[in-house]
Amino acid sequence: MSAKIIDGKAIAADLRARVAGEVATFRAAAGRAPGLAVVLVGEDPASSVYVRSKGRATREAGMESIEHRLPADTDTATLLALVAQLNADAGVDGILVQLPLPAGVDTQAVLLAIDPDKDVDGFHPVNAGRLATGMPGFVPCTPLGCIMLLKSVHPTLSGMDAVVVGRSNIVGKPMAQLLIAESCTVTVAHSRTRDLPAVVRRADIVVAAVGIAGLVKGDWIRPGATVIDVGINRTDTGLVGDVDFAGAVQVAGAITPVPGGVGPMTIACLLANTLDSARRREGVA
Ligand SMILES: Nc1nc2c(c(=O)[nH]1)N[C@@H](CN(C=O)c1ccc(C(=O)N[C@@H](CCC(=O)O)C(=O)O)cc1)CN2
Repeated sequence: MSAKIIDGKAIAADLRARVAGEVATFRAAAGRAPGLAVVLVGEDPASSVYVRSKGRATREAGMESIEHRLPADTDTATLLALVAQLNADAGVDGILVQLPLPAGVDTQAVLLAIDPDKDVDGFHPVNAGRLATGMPGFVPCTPLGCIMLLKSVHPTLSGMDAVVVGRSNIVGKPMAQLLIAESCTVTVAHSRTRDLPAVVRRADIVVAAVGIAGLVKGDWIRPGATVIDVGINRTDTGLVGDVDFAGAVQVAGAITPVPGGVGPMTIACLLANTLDSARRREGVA
């Protein structure tokens, strides 16, 4: 039997269309467009593509896109000064610094400098704390997109066993928090986990976010489980996820492809977070 393929491209397109409609309502009420500032340091090819896509998607949704492209040798102090300027700019509702930053930049200092109420990436510790304690705040876009994909298959996730493979601040940890908030029983597995295949085999929901191409094999998947593949690994054979798709698709109940699964949701959720920010800042419902 072959799994249902979760079409992230189509679900992201629906979300983007919904956001565009709500942006039109916001503009009529507030008399301005929501503004998203994106900062790119250096010329990493993948980051340049993502930043270009974010700019295009922002404009297509009727929002203002403000792009700052800085050379790879930009120092931390210069970036902190730019973030301070964006924090103070009333027309900027969302600030995003594209990661990874070049090795010489203090990434943590830069992320900490972003006003938590403009932190549409949800990477600031204040927003991580808000998520962990169930307070309203910004949720990182990739895990937020994963939850939407999961809910397209299971409208309620309550009581399900979920295994998140990966414990990064950007995906693994917030993903676990979101699944806990949905009343799942959550295990976070990582490089030191003993008998990873056996741990994954327990799961109704597997979220693979570990950055190792094809790590999660088909025979690790419990028959009928839902598999969300966050990995984007460039290999000689093209773009592949953290899950061995050919093996897993035979066993899973539903699975996201790479490309066309989680990736498109990241940008769609960024637009949704930016609109939320603009509404909160203007006090518009
Ligand atoms: N500040 C941030 N930096 C990074 C984030 C982030 O959320 N905030 N996430 C990733 C990169 N990323 C967005 O920035 C991103 C990655 C992938 C996709 C996507 O649509 N992928 C496509 C494939 C595209 C390709 O060919 O490369 C897909 O999976 O279908 C969008 C955004 C790291 N940095």
